[in-house]
Amino acid sequence: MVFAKEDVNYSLYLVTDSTMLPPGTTLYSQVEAGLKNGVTLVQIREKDTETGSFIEEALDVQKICKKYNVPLIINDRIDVAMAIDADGVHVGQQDMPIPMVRKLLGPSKIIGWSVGKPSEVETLAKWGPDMVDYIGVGTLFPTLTKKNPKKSPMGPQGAIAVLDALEEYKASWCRTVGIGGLHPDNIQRVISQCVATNGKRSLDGISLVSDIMAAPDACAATVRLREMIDRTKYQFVDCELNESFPTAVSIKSVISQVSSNRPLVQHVTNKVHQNFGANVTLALGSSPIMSEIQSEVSELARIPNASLLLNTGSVAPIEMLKAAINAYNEVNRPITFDPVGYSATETRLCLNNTLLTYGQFACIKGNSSEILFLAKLNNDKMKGVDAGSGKNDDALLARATQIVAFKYKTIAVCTGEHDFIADGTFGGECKLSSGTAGVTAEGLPCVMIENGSIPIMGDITASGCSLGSTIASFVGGLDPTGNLFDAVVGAVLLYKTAGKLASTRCQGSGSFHVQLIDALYQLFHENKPEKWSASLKKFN
Ligand SMILES: Cc1ncc(COP(=O)(O)OP(=O)(O)O)c(N)n1
Ligand SMILES: Cc1nc(C(=O)O)sc1CCOP(=O)(O)O
Ligand SMILES: [Mg+2]
Repeated sequence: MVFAKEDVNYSLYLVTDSTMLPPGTTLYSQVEAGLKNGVTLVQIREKDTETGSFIEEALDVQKICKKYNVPLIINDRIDVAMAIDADGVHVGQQDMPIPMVRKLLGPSKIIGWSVGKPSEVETLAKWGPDMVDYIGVGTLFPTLTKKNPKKSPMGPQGAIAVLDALEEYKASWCRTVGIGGLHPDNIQRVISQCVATNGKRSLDGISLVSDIMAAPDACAATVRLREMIDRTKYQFVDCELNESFPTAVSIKSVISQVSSNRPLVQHVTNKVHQNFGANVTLALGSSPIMSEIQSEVSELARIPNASLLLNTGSVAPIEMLKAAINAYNEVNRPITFDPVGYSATETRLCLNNTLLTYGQFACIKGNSSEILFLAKLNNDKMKGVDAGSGKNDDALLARATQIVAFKYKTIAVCTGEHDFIADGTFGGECKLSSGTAGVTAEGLPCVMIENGSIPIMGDITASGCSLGSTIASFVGGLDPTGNLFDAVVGAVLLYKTAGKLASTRCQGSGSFHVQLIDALYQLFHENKPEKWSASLKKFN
């Protein structure tokens, strides 16, 4: 049987590996369990098997695939693919060159190629539509399955660069599957985040080995994977993802929710911020806990209305930070990420980029330099941890905020003379192939908050970090029907209004600290957003 290439379903692509079979299972039982429960494409990849045995295994797997009308791809071995008339092959950068593979297999067979960077996309585009039919985009996350990997994990941002290259070089025919370390805890995030910048395509499928091949119950594993892939809504926080612009009424509702839910706000933050952040959190009717204890983070994440503030100003152990992200993502509790001094040093840049790839954030907050750098709109080295050469160009800053929101499918906050907040969550919608249906960063809801300058804000420690505490309190205190965008916008509006109020009441930077906490407390408990001095303007 010859499969029409346009009919190939890449959505759940199983790659075999007999070296990881659990007791009581076989290559065939795992493949059949996968096919019975939603695997749509199979590749036999048995790196340690001699040719004769490999051909026997391939023929047996082929029989099973035919039963389910699913194509069979052969890893590396073009000769074996020809010998058994398989439906195609998958080759990597170190295997037989694609033009030779195509010459041997003919035009109707499926050819897959491993791609790890945009330059390889340029090459396939030059070959044209008759050569590569799909690409394996990876290695997305760390994996033990592929021995001596030549590529370091690229994360969703690396996959976006490959998708962008497919769009740039107009390789519209070429399909894509993500591969490398894919499991139920990251599949939805991958589908949601791996979208071309022009919004026109996302990955066409998820390809994996160990989640099925090493599963004692491969049926259950496949059912779970299938469900994750087919779910078109990625609810990464247990509150509503946004459909509307914030108003005084909706922000009033947020404060009522925070007030009654009294969220626990776990701060993983720098030492300078800890005391003041705790007092800000208390002023907002929330409960702070300053904990960097890896062994308790899962317990804390499960406390009702828990919220995590990750402020990388002081570099806590990376394993603790990863454990915290995992723990809160696992229970859909919000994480507010403040990549303080994002690129001030190589250490911080590496740490922050690792964390950005590692999990999903409800909100990413930064000063203008951090946001411009995250958006790749300003590569200047930052000056220390304060806003460096960030530009006071509102349009540029709004655009950068939208770009960060789009790249990470999050609520992005850019603080400065004016604050910008953009919603890149798309209401949690995430689909294979279609991306964001062409909606780009520029189309994202974005607001600007103005309240005049408050110079004294820069004369105290942790004023920026404590906006993070405020945001974490607000997003943590939402009801499940609450609105994430409302919460973040409300937090910034409250914080800016309190800053202005405190600046009129203080005698200097010392009393400003105290007055800021008083103002936050007073405004929060009054809950009259319609009277706040900070104004909100739609930026698009
Ligand atoms: C779907 C898919 N993507 C990538 C690979 C890796 O292929 P390759 O780079 O040739 O490495 P080996 O699999 O040969 O070790 C793949 N096999 N399938
Ligand atoms: C076969 C393969 N190719 C990769 C690439 O990056 O090209 S990663 C990989 C192994 C993926 O196994 P698992 O799903 O168990 O992580
Ligand atoms: Mg290979």
